[in-house]
Amino acid sequence: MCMPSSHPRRLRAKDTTDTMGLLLKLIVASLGIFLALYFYTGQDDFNPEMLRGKRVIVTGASSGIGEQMAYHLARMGAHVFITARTEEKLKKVVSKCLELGAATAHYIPGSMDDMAFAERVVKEAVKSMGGLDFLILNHIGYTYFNYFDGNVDHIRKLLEINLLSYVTMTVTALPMLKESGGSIIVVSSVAGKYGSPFSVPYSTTKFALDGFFSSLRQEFHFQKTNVSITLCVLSYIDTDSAKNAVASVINAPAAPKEECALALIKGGALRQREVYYQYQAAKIPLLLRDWAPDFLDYIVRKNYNVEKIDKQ
Ligand SMILES: NC(=O)C1=CN([C@@H]2O[C@H](COP(=O)(O)OP(=O)(O)OC[C@H]3O[C@@H](n4cnc5c(N)ncnc54)[C@H](OP(=O)(O)O)[C@@H]3O)[C@@H](O)[C@H]2O)C=CC1
Ligand SMILES: C[C@H](CCC(=O)O)[C@H]1CC[C@H]2[C@@H]3C(=O)C[C@@H]4C[C@H](O)CC[C@]4(C)[C@H]3CC[C@]12C
Repeated sequence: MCMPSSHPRRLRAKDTTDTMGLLLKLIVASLGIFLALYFYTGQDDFNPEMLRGKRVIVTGASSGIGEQMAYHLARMGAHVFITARTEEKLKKVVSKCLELGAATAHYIPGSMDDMAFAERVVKEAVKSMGGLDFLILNHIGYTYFNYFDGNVDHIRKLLEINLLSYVTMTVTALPMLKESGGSIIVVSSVAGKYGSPFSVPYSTTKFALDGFFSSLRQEFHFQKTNVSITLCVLSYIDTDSAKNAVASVINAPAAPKEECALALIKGGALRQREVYYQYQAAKIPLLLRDWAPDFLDYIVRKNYNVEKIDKQ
């Protein structure tokens, strides 16, 4: 005898209701997480007074984002100590800082491929400002924007400038930063969080920064070291060097360097572990990194006009 079919049908209807319920719960939970993240990251308790009288080193401050950070700090009444290689540019940045209201402003020219120089910058800054509250590590050495050319020496040299000088300055500055309960701001890139074509040597150095500073931060917790580390993850910013390097190849708008510089100072002053600027361009793609890496790679590749590179 055939069983009446109403029972399985009822079961199927129940299954559908359960699945719908689960889906609804998932949607509500995701919305909750999204809103929590949105409001949490939107918090802004920053007050420019936080920087008044603070003693700050900014590297790579003769141009671009570093220069803009120096100007913001000057307006906030900080002591500013800047460095880069080009003395003429540094002189101009220092006089503008004084005009804008810096408590004091000094520079020291030199190249960060020399670790003795990296050490000297910190020592001279501490001598001139009487201590240190913020160490802003921002400089980068010259690199090419093209397919990796196999040059190992270039990677070694770039690691010296973009990574080892950061480590050297951190080691030298740490006693003073411990004394002041200070902060380290490390300027990195989305290219230090996910694979980026045509920037292989550069991207290598930026991933390494994350490894060093994120691990050091963990040790600071164990050691109760009251020094914050803020890793800044930037998308494409409209500095002259970035535009000159990539404008014809990148299909994405560049964000303003002035606003970017302020976001980095705020994040450092608030002792945030990471700053993403611009948030949508730098943070949202990262949500895909661990769960849909091939999709992320595909989206990233879409930003590049690869024919322009091939024709060069
Ligand atoms: N612009 C962008 O799209 C993005 C930038 N970033 C990051 O932001 C930071 C600033 O970049 P941006 O402002 O664009 O770069 P810029 O090229 O404008 O500035 C780089 C600075 O580093 C200095 N510098 C270069 N070589 C050396 C060296 N050998 N020793 C010491 N200083 C050196 C330069 O001055 P001088 O030549 O006088 O030495 C300059 O002051 C970097 O860490 C970069 O990785 C991250 C993502 C995107
Ligand atoms: C256009 C890229 C963002 C699109 C993406 O989703 O991948 C930019 C992300 C990182 C940029 C590079 C960078 O980190 C800074 C370098 C700094 C130099 O001044 C020259 C340019 C950069 C290679 C820069 C180029 C644009 C990005 C790849």
